[in-house]
Amino acid sequence: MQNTPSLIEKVSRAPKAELHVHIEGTLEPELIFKLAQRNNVPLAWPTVDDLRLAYQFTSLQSFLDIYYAGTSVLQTEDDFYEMTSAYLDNACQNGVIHAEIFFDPQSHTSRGIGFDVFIPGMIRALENAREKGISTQLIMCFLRHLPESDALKTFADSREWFSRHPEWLTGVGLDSSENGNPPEKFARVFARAKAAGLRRVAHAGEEGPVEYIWQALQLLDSERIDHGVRSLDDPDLIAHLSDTQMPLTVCPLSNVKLRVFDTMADHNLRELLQAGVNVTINSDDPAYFGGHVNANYESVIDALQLTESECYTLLENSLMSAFVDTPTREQMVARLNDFWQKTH
Ligand SMILES: Nc1ncnc2[nH]cnc12
Ligand SMILES: [Zn+2]
Repeated sequence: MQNTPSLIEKVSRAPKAELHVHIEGTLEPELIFKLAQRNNVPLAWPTVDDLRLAYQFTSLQSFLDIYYAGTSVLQTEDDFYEMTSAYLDNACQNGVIHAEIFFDPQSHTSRGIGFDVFIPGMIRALENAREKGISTQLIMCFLRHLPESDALKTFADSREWFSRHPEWLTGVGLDSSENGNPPEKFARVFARAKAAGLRRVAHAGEEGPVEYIWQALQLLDSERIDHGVRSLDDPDLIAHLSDTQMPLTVCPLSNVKLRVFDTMADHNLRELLQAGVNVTINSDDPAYFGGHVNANYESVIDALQLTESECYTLLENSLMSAFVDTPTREQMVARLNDFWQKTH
């Protein structure tokens, strides 16, 4: 029987990568209210407590409706700086040494807030984090509930900005309402991103069917699958994921909060690990789902009684699945290994 508290403590201090976090999902209710006041943005909730009470989700869509309302308070470069800095402070405290951060440009451009506002605000915070020893990258996600034409225009607009700062944009992703918005809708924009040298990830198999995971792999050339917990519905897919060591960025607290699983004890993370799938642990939208990446590890360690070796695998997978060059990856894994050997 594991000594769970000491294993949780060890994992919480271990160096790790976070590969699936939406920066707009890190906006805590207090910061939402502060920015709403500063920018004169009306909110549907009278107090911070009322907003927090509204975080009772029944599905992905019920969450997204509130998430986009929260995003509406972000207006100035400083707002994006403050939000990103707050996430990075938390990431540091969670042992994160490398973060690949999603952002949703269309949720800002649709409100008249341009790349010249949100990118400099986020980059200023990322540059400060580098001094604290955490490396970061940005992944630009397309909102899949919007038409392909909107994604194509967003991609073209982003080229203008990122051709001047190519070092800051690592890849593109696909998020928002999954059911009814299959990956195939975005094959052309992902092909353009690939041609521009960008890496590719996509949310698939969070609520949606395994067919969407196949499409993300075959039509978007996705290099990681965000969530992907439905993959156990298809033995051929599981065999393929395991053979190719395709990373799944799993977000356990999100999955329970959005009712993908009834309780954490019902989560299929151990089955995925036992099938040889390259699973990583991430926070998704920490301000909405009850905690940052360590809270996610803690919750699954506790509910599934994960072993020390399973925990090491999850941590190593996170570092191995990062979009970094081989020497950097080897250095990060050596750091984890060193910590793991020395810590009891
Ligand atoms: N869990 C999630 N799934 C899809 N889109 C999202 N955007 C922010 N969080 C998301
Ligand atoms: Zn997500």
